[in-house]
Amino acid sequence: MGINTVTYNENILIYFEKNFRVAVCGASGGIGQPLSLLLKKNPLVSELRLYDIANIPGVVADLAHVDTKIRVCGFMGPDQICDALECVDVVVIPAGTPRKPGMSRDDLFKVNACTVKDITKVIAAKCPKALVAIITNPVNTCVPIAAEIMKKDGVYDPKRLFGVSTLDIVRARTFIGEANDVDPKEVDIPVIGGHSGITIIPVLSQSNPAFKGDQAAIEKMTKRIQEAGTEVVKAKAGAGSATLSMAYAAHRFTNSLLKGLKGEKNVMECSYVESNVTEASFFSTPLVLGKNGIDANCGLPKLSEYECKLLEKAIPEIKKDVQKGIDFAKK
Ligand SMILES: NC(=O)C1=CN([C@@H]2O[C@H](COP(=O)(O)OP(=O)(O)OC[C@H]3O[C@@H](n4cnc5c(N)ncnc54)[C@H](O)[C@@H]3O)[C@@H](O)[C@H]2O)C=CC1
Ligand SMILES: O=C([O-])CC(=O)C(=O)O
Repeated sequence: MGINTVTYNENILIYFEKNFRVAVCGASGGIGQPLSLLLKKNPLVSELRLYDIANIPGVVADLAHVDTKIRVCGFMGPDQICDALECVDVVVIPAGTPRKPGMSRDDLFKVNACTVKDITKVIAAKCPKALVAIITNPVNTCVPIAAEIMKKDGVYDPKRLFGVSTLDIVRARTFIGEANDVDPKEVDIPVIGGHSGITIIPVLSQSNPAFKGDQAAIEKMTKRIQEAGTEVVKAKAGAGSATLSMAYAAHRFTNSLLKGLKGEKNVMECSYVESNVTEASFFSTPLVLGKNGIDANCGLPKLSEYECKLLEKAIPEIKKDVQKGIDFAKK
């Protein structure tokens, strides 16, 4: 696990810094494949373990031809998941069913809750110290499920479990960049709360550079960011939800986890984690990432009056979503 190996070569002390083993659970899917491709190019990754219940040999044969020295190993089906997760440093989970038009993220609960529960049980047994990033929807509920499962097995560390809400940040940067005619890469904005509808709170008042727009423009932009997932679901017309932008966002988040593990300073991301910042016991705020996952929770950014109202509406929703996960895991 990211340990520095020290060897002696004549009189010269050479430090070999070992990089990290990353597992993708759901690697054959719409998100899993492009995410795995991005990870195959990431210099902080030494070994990529691809796990899915289907189609792994083809994905592995294909990806293994990409000319980087990262080792790619495939694992398929419940008989191989233990080997896939043995001693990995980071587990990214895009396993599960995506939405179709007309569905809410919560409608995925019935199918995806069991998937997250089953994978988490193996994480608890095989890599309890790994950083775990959950993409599977409904994120607001799946993360508390994973927490409860790990608690049951006595290995839960709230600093190491994350719900991936990075796509909300990526979208906010893009839409603000378009609206204000600036490069999205220059836009820094926190998006807090959860990852569904009104629980997504883009903190436009803290955008840097400042978001240029009156109250009507602020409300329109807020709604666009909150509904961006549904925009993609509708456009895909039954063929799933965001995959390419999500893979990009998941790679950004995973890369930040790896940079933190490597000891880089000032690595910051918003993520949906266990939290005492609000009344909701899971909540996304800006976090500092480090060698053990979360180094510090930066808490709520300064909020405008409008954003305070958004927060007031979001908290009961998130609490309900969290409770649903806890109840499911306790059954
Ligand atoms: N957090 C976020 O911002 C976002 C989350 N999502 C969510 O990500 C999930 C995956 O989406 P897509 O990749 O588009 O779906 P997909 O259907 O294309 O791929 C899902 C993959 O998971 C695999 N899978 C199913 N059950 C499994 C299990 N028990 N173990 C391992 N693999 C399993 C499937 O075989 C499939 O290859 C969905 O729940 C979707 O709602 C999607 C976009 C954004
Ligand atoms: O909308 C969905 O179902 C997928 C998702 O979470 C997103 O794109 O933000």
